[in-house]
Amino acid sequence: MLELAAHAKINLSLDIKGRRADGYHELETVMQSIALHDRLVFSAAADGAISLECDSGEVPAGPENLVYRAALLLRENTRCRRGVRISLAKRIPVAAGLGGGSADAAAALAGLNRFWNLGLPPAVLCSLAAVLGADVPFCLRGGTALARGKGELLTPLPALPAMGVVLAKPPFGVSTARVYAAYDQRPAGPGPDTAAMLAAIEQRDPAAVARCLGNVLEPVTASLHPVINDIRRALLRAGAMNALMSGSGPAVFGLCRDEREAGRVAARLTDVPGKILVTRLAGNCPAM
Ligand SMILES: C[C@@](CO)(OP(=O)(O)O)[C@H](O)COP(=O)(O)OP(=O)(O)OC[C@H]1O[C@@H](n2ccc(N)nc2=O)[C@H](O)[C@@H]1O
Ligand SMILES: Nc1ncnc2c1ncn2[C@@H]1O[C@H](COP(=O)(O)OP(=O)(O)O)[C@@H](O)[C@H]1O
Repeated sequence: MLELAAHAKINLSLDIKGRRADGYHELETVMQSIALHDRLVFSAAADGAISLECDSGEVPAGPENLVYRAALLLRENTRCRRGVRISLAKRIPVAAGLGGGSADAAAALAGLNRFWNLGLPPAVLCSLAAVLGADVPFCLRGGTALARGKGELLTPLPALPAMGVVLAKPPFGVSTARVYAAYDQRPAGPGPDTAAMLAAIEQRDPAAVARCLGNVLEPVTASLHPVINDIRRALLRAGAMNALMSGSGPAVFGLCRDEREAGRVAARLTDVPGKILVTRLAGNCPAM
């Protein structure tokens, strides 16, 4: 039996530099793992079958689940014909901009590489990860990184102090593809200052990191769901150093000095609809 944690991510900054020939968007985004995680348990199957059980009704349980797709992709690309039983405990809100499916897919690749003794090197795992989704290569290693291209060209960055994070997830999800399509239909607003964010991270300066938060997709998703602006303002009123929508949303995060302060901020969010979670920034995933 093997058990792995699959960590969620937030985007500390997200800028779009252009549209690619393949229809995807050229990204420049600073991605950051957080302690909030799903849990995957791998155990032996009597036959060669791959099976998945999940405690959440919000994600597909069968072959469309990214965990299942990761297992199939590994078998297609190796001589392995072994089976596995995977149990997935979902804690990361779904379709929130927190990369939950990507985190699960990365954990499935890394976990099965060990469970099936495949011995695939990190570079091969990373190229398989990119097949499953633009965010999956980042999730293999986690920590703090600058992502370019579709999201798969990664530059590791120094680890930040474990700042506290308040997550506010409104009671609906959004489709990432729909948000990128809406972005294409409106004049782009000003992007974040990525260079200033990178300097703040190099200096390991929490106040400067908080000041430099920015996401060019935030006004796009907020135009579809204005409550996102209300939530960001509520986080600031409640005492967060700064607040921003993560990825394509709709989850909004507030950064705080530490996790205890994040707990105090969360307790003041009495009127915010949806789910409120308290967590902290996290480092690299040692299991991967
Ligand atoms: C916006 C971001 C920011 O980290 O995260 P989420 O909000 O999804 O968590 C990512 O770019 C999402 O990455 P991920 O969710 O893995 O994307 P994929 O499954 O590969 O693609 C979903 C859809 O998003 C669009 N897409 C994705 C990445 C990219 N660089 N350009 C795009 O245009 C495409 O329309 C694609 O069909
Ligand atoms: N293991 C999984 N966990 C979450 N979502 C999954 C999973 N497998 C497939 N999906 C699908 O991926 C979509 C995106 O979910 P998720 O990764 O949570 O959001 P986001 O892309 O906003 O970070 C959902 O619509 C969901 O049905």
